[in-house]
Amino acid sequence: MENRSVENFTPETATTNFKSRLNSKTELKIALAIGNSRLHWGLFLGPTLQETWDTQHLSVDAVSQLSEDEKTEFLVQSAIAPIEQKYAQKLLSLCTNPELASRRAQQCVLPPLILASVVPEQTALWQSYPHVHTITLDQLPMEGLYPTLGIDRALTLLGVGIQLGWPTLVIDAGTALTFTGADVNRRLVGGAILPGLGLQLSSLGEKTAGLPLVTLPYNLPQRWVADTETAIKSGVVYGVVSAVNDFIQDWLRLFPNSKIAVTGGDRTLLLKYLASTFPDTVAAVIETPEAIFWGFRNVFQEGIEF
Ligand SMILES: Nc1ncnc2c1ncn2[C@@H]1O[C@H](COP(=O)(O)OP(=O)(O)O)[C@@H](O)[C@H]1O
Ligand SMILES: CC(C)(COP(=O)(O)O)[C@@H](O)C(=O)NCCC(=O)O
Ligand SMILES: [K+]
Repeated sequence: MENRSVENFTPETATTNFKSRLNSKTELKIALAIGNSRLHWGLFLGPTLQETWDTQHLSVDAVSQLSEDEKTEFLVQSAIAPIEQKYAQKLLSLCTNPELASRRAQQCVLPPLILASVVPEQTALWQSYPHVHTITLDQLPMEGLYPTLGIDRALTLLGVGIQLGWPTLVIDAGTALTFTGADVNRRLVGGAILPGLGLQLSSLGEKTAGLPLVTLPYNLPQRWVADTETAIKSGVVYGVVSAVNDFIQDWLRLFPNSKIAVTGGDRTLLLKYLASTFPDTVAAVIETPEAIFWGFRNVFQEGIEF
């Protein structure tokens, strides 16, 4: 398996590599993981993850006002503009007929878009992309997945298990904070879901009359405090680190040799808080920002045609 991470990837070599292989365009794939806060993108050239980036959700209202052709044009541009910008390479200019992107897209090889989404409204919008495929749980080589399990959780677990080894526990510090674990037979043992750090703060700010919206502190806050803002930060941060520590310790009692990975938009802050509160626990945790794309890579390697 190709094991090249984005950390040791240099733009120069990647650009050369990318451009020189652009002729075999069928090797290009765009992976899109749709979370509840953001769109997470990964560009694959064959089995190699070249780049990842995040963008906002599309506006359902704005897209629904477009004609079918405009919608296709908009989706194609949304997907490929960041790639063209990064590599200073016009993907669609390789096509013969410079008309509407929707027409061009039918006549040339546009990178297929492979979706893994937990947000049905956003998934629906992307169905107007000319070459789109949605990953489903039944395509993943894992045991014991339950039908309503989030595809993001399953794909990330698969990716980490394959990349780092089984048993595996994944902590996803995203919109929701999830724990998802599997044993050495790639069988889901189970997990848990709680509101993520950002969601805990926003729900307190939005659902109470007296509490302000606050942001996550850069460092561990004081625990016992005499002002409202820091009291919220303290409650959320100490509550989350205690929960995370407790789930990890319990998991390690069940699977002492397990790998433990943390991913998601709040992973760095979570790790920082944990390092200050439970240093022994954090020593066992591996930061894996691209974990979900490791899962995509495995699906691509399983030989499913897109
Ligand atoms: N640029 C950013 N935009 C939005 N959220 C961000 C950003 N950087 C970090 N975050 C944090 O990431 C969290 C969401 O995590 P993410 O993994 O993007 O969620 P999801 O996969 O559910 O869309 C938010 O709670 C927020 O605190
Ligand atoms: C738990 C989730 C909301 C996490 O979503 P995220 O925070 O990554 O946007 C998502 O995986 C989901 O909708 N899951 C379905 C329920 C389950 O996994 O059991
Ligand atoms: K996520």
